[in-house]
Amino acid sequence: MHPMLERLRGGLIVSCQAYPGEPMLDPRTMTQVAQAAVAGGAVGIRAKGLDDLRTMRTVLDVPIIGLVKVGDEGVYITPTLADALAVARTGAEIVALDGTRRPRPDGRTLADTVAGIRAAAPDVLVMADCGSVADAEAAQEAGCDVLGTTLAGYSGERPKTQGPDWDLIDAVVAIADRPVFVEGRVHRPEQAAEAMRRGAWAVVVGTAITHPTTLTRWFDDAVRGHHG
Ligand SMILES: CC(=O)N[C@H](C=O)[C@@H](O)[C@H](O)[C@H](O)COP(=O)(O)O
Repeated sequence: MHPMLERLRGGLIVSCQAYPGEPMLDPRTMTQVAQAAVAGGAVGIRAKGLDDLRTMRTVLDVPIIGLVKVGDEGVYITPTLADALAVARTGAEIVALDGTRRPRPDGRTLADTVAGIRAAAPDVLVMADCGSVADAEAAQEAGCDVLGTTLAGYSGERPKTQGPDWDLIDAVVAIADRPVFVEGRVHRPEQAAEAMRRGAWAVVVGTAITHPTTLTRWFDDAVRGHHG
């Protein structure tokens, strides 16, 4: 197994992302959030945007899973080979990209994209953000190093479950012959523990650690007696 993946094994990866128009969308802010997560035990950081990734690289020693988002529908997570190579150039150890079977904006298949990354950035690993077990099978076939459950509930193939999509997680773990990162709506520590029991290599948590506006809404809804 790749030594960097060994470093991540059994650990928590924290996704530190702010979205367009949000006050925390600032490389220095997101880097501080990432540093705070590492201080709490995060073995890796997942982050978005070339500026954030470059700034984080200057101060973080833990592996970084990098991505860019282009738009917010269809294939938007590191959609093209050019995007993947730009992420790789920031020094991220892992490039996360859309791992669905949907057509990609540059017309390349996932396998072509992986081959292009291998050719230009041979040291970088590839995480496929999948939305179904068929995606995970195809991503494995395409040579991706890590299978993520990131897009379960967002690509149209699976319902958006309230918490993690346990049925999908079990199915992906069952077919995988490589690390599975459980990501997506892991909102509580018990769910992260459950993901590990079900065979995750690592668990990625974003919103529940690093998105204060959503966290505030959860509490605000509770205080006001809404069901949100
Ligand atoms: C679907 C999509 O675009 N997911 C993104 C992928 O990078 C992020 O917006 C999520 O915050 C991340 O996956 C972590 O998940 P959660 O925030 O649920 O813990």
